[in-house]
Amino acid sequence: MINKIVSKYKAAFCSSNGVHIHPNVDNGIQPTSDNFEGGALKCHCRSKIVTVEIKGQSAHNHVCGCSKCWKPNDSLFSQVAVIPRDNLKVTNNESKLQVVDESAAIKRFACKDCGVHMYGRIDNTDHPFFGLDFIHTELSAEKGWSAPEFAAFVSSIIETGTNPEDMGAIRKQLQSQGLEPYDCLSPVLMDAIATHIANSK
Ligand SMILES: N[C@@H](CCC(=O)N[C@@H](CS)C(=O)NCC(=O)O)C(=O)O
Ligand SMILES: [Zn+2]
Ligand SMILES: [Zn+2]
Repeated sequence: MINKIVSKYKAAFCSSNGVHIHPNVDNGIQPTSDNFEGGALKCHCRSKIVTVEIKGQSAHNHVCGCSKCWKPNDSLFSQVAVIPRDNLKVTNNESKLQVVDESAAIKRFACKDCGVHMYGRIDNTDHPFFGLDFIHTELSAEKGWSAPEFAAFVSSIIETGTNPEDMGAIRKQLQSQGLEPYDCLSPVLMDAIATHIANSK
């Protein structure tokens, strides 16, 4: 835990071009391709690679600052999108997957060797996002996945070690990269959740 916090502080202070948001943001957000057909997500192992095939395009891609989503290297944010759960199939080495936290609403299936989260699934049929799986499209070599649209759970990066004094600069950096920062989800998704709750009453 201490090491994690120290590396987040370094991430915040060492880069002359600002902080490391996420490689797919820092290196320039790549555009979404029309008619994109999907691809294969691969874990970071050198052998016995876990492979997950996704049919079709992802949606609602965003960066997430929460402590539960998988973040590459010294990134402050995860990048996460959704797909219909029927469009996801584990095609190799499924036996290496284990659930990170059984009590979480989103069960995140991680490779037990490299730690990469391969997908997140919701079992509760009453959950507003039931039917959608959560994926990190950067795990695929294919280009053209839906681009990140906003930044979620931004204040949560403080919980894993970011200095609160850096938050103004980090929010500005996100905005300059076209990612509006929110401390929960975007208004569109918050409205979808509230609508689901209203309709189920
Ligand atoms: N501040 C908390 C926020 C956690 C959180 O609520 N994460 C959101 C965005 S991924 C969520 O929907 N979590 C549900 C879950 O993890 O099952 C943290 O950083 O751990
Ligand atoms: Zn692995
Ligand atoms: Zn998250």
